[in-house]
Amino acid sequence: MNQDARPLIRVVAGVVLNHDGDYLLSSRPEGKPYAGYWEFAGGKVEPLENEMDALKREFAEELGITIHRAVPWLTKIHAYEHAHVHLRFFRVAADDWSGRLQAKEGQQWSWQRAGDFTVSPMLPANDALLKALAVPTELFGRLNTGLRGENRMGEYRVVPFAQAEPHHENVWIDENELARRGKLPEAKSVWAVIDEAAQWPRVQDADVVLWRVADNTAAEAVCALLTEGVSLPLAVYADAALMRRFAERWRAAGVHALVLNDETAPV
Ligand SMILES: Nc1nc2c([nH]c(=O)n2[C@@H]2O[C@H](COP(=O)(O)OP(=O)(O)OP(=O)(O)O)[C@@H](O)[C@H]2O)c(=O)[nH]1
Repeated sequence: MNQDARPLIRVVAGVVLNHDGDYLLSSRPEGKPYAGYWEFAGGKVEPLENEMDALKREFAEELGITIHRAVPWLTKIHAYEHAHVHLRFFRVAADDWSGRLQAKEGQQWSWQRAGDFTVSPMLPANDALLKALAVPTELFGRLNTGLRGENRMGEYRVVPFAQAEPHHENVWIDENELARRGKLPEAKSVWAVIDEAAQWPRVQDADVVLWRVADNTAAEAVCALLTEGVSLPLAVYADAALMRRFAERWRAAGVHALVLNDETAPV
């Protein structure tokens, strides 16, 4: 529980991609708390400013580039010694920014491969985020036999925990089963599967939450949860018809991954 009584400072940061699928990180300039630590560029939202304008301003000021479009991603509250911050991260696709990168505040910047970051130290609040970036944004398959996707390190599979073998890194487990076990299974990453919003608070320790969406009502509930802001990556599992209807709205609201249930697809 968050017991810090200090007022929350609103911060925005951008997770910017290039056409190779790498992420832009920059170091904090001299004179700021945690100088030399690596972060996603961004900064405090000014009074009366909206988050998107703050993001655009910070990128222009710090790195000299123009952000044209950004979609919300994760939010996080973190209590530092120097401040109690509410962070909102946005994802910026390779085609959604332009300009030549310049270190305008004497900082360093680097393109990094998710899952294989070579710069350090990172800001302490960002650990879970960096892990989330290695989770692909598009997967397909069937829950019962396993899901497949790809990240910069190669193939990425998620298998049912009940069938997992030691070499399987990513497993999924139903929230009801998780409640019975009382603890997360041991795996590099654990996907908790839910069917409704009421289960969301119970899966906050998972690495990824996968919402099994069966109808329009559940699809709308996903939009509502994303609009509130989520602090861990939310993936949606749906068939082709629901994907066609809702994919754009889920993406715009900040879904991490779309997982196509291809059970009904022709073989
Ligand atoms: N920009 C950025 N800030 C982050 C990240 N993660 C994280 O915990 N923070 C925290 O969010 C706060 C951002 O404030 P800042 O000092 O960068 O803000 P700013 O550029 O507006 O600075 P200023 O006060 O000198 O104008 C800091 O407390 C920083 O530690 C991140 O990935 N990017």
